[in-house]
Amino acid sequence: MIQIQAFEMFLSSPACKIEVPERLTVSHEALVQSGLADRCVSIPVREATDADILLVHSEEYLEAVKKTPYMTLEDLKEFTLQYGDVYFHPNIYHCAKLAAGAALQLVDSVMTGKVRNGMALVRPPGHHSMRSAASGFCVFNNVAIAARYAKQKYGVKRVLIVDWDIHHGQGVQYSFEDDPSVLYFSWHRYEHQKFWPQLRESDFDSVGKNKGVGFNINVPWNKVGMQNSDYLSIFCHLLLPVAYEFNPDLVLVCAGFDSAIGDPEGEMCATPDIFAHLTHLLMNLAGGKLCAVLEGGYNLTSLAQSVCQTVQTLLGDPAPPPANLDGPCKSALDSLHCVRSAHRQYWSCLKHAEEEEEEKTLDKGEEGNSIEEKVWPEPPKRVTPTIRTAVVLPDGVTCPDGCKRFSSSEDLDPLIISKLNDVSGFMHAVLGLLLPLAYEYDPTLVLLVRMSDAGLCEIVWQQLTGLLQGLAQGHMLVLMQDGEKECVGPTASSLLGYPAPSLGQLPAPLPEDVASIESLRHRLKADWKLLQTTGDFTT
Ligand SMILES: NCCCNCCCCCC(O)(O)C(F)(F)F
Ligand SMILES: [Zn+2]
Repeated sequence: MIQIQAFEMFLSSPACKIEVPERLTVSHEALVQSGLADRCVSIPVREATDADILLVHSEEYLEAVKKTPYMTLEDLKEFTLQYGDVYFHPNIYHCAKLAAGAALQLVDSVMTGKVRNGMALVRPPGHHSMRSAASGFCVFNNVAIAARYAKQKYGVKRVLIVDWDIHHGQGVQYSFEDDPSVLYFSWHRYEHQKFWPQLRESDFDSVGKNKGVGFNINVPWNKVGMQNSDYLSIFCHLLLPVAYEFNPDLVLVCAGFDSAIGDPEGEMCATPDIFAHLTHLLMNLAGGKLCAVLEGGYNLTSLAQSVCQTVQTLLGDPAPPPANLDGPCKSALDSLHCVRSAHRQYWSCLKHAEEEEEEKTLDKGEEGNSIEEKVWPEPPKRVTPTIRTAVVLPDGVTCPDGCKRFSSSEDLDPLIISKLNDVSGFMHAVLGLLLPLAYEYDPTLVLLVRMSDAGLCEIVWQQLTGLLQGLAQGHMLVLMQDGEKECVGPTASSLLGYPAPSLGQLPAPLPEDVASIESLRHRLKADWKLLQTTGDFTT
C-alpha cells in the first residue's frame, strides 16, 4: 500500500536545501514508472487529530505549533531559532498533521487486515521531534505517534521500531526509553559524537532506563563508507535475534534512505538493493504486519531506487542478489561487539556475547567528508514471477490454495512446548549462522529438504522457508518426505509469500545448543566474514 499524501508542493524553505518537495515526487514517479504503484492500494490521507498528536507531544508544544500558520515571517524565524535545524513555514503545521495522519492511516489499514503491510511516503519527517521540541526537519514524531496509537487503539502489546535512517532518532528514543513495550533500534552515523545531532546518549551504552532497560538499541557508525555487509551483519547478529526474542505484534520502520550510497548526509556505500533484504528479513515478524514510514533520504536517485526496492519487497517479489558482500569492516565489527556486550545481560540470545575473542579484520571504513561523487549500478531488474509456486504432489494430497491459520504458541500442546527450547536454539542457528553464511555464499538456488525426523514444528519450518527466500532471488526447491503431508500447506503458504506465524515468546536457547552453534561459528568465521561479530582491536 502506498500512501502519497496530497502534499502542498510549496512546502520548501529556502533555508533548507536538502529536505525538498522533489523527494516525494521522484519517489512516487519511480513507483509509477516501475509499475509498482499499480500493484499497491492507496488509502486516503487524514490529518492527525490533537488527541493523536498529544499521544507523544505536550499541550504547550502543540499549541505553539498551531500558531505558526498565522505568524509573520519574522515571528516564524524567531520561532524556528529556538529549535535545531528545523524550518517552519506557514504551511508546515498542516503538512505535519498530514504526515502523522498518513502514518496512522497506514497503521489502521495493517491492523484491520485491509492490507498486509505498507509504506507511507510523507513529509515532513518525524523521528527527531521530541515531546516539546521540533528538531532536524521534524515537527511531529510520526512513528512514535503511530506506536502509541497502535497500542491504544488495537491493544498491541509489543511494538518493534527499526530506524534505518542514517541519523539517530533521538525523539523516538526519548519517547520510549523507559517503556519495555516498545523496542527502539537505530543505527546512525556517529563518528564518536562528532556527527549531528552529536548526542552522548546516541552511543551504544544508552540501553534504555528503569523498566525499559534493554529496549533501546543504538548502533553508532564511527566511520562513513559502511557497505551492505555491515548492514547485514547488524541484522543477523543483533537486530533479528533480539527481534525474534522480543516477538513484536507490530513492526514500524523509520524508513530513512540517507543510509544509502550517494546521500550527502550519510556518506555511506550501501546500495539501494540492500533495503530489499532489510525489509524481507523483517517481514516474518509480527505475522508480517509492517508499516514503513519515510524519514530522510536526500540523494534523489538513490532515494527513488531505495523506495522501489522496499516497496517491491513489501509486495512479495523475490529479492535481488545482494551486491558486494565482502564482509563487515573493522569499525562496524567494533560497534557490533560493543552493542552486543552492552545488551547481553538483557537478551538471552546475546548471553554468550562476552565470550567473543578478537577477529583478524581489515579496516575498509573511510574517514568522513569524502568529496568524490559516488556512482553505483542501477539495481538489477527484479522479475515478478507469473507462477509463484509450483507444487508437485503425490496423488491423494490436495494442492493447497491458501495458508493454514495457526493458533498462537501459547496454545501449543506441552510436547511441542518442550521442543520450543530446541526452537530457540534452532532460530539462533538460523539467524546467527545459516543466514549470514548463506548470504555470503549467495546461492542461485536454495534446496530445502525436510527430513521427517527433524522434529521441527511447522511454524519454525515456515519461518525458515520465509527467511531463506531472501536468497537466490527466491529460487527455492523444497523436498519433503512422504509422511509430511500436513506440512505441505504451511510450506506452500510460505512459498506463496504469506508471512510465517509468530513463534511467540522464545525461551532462552539451551546452553548446549548455543555452545555447539558458537563453536561452529568460530571455526567457520575465518573463511566466512559475515559470521564475525567482533573487530580485532590490534591493527
Ligand atoms: N547543522 C548541521 C547539519 C544539520 N543536519 C540536520 C540533519 C537532519 C536529518 C533529518 C533526517 O534525515 O534524520 C530525517 F529523517 F529526520 F529527515
Ligand atoms: Zn536522516
